[in-house]
Amino acid sequence: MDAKTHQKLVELYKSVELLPTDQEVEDKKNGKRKRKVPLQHGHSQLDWVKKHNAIQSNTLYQGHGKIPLSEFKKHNTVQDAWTVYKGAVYNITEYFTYHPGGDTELARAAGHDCTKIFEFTHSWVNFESMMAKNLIGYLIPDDMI
Ligand code: HEM
Repeated sequence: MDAKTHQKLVELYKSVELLPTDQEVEDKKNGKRKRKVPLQHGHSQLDWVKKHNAIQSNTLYQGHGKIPLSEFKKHNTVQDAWTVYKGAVYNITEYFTYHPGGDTELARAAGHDCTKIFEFTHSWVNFESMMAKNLIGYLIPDDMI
């Protein structure tokens, strides 16, 4: 990839990036952590792993996996949630009822690049392995399609 394209992609991810709020940064400094929420029976992390192992991988968006920004941004609700993690786009809709931090927190990721806030909140969680089969493509600018 040439330097210009690289720069364009960096700017693209920034345009949808979600950062922790000042309050969240402050709370973390003071050792204050957000609570986990109670999940429904059968929705533990182990249940997610089992379900994830059993499902088929998502097919890539339109076969090629190149997702223009304007398309990505449409998927910003709990019922239809896409997120970017390290440049890759994942459909996280199915994970909502399994997220230990609750659906309100996870909803913040929908339609955004959640890389930074994800690492800020739980750097020990392995996003790629948990969501491997929900990978649907890679974010690109509208004019690169
Ligand atoms: C905007 C994005 C997200 C936010 C703000 C967020 C927030 C949180 C919060 C507040 C907790 C509970 C506190 C804690 O355990 O320290 C949590 C737990 C957790 N979240 Fe997220 N989350 C996000 C995205 C995700 C995603 C996409 C995944 C899966 C790939 C995920 C997986 C987990 C797991 C596995 C835990 C439990 C951690 C543990 O047991 O130590 N989260 N999240």
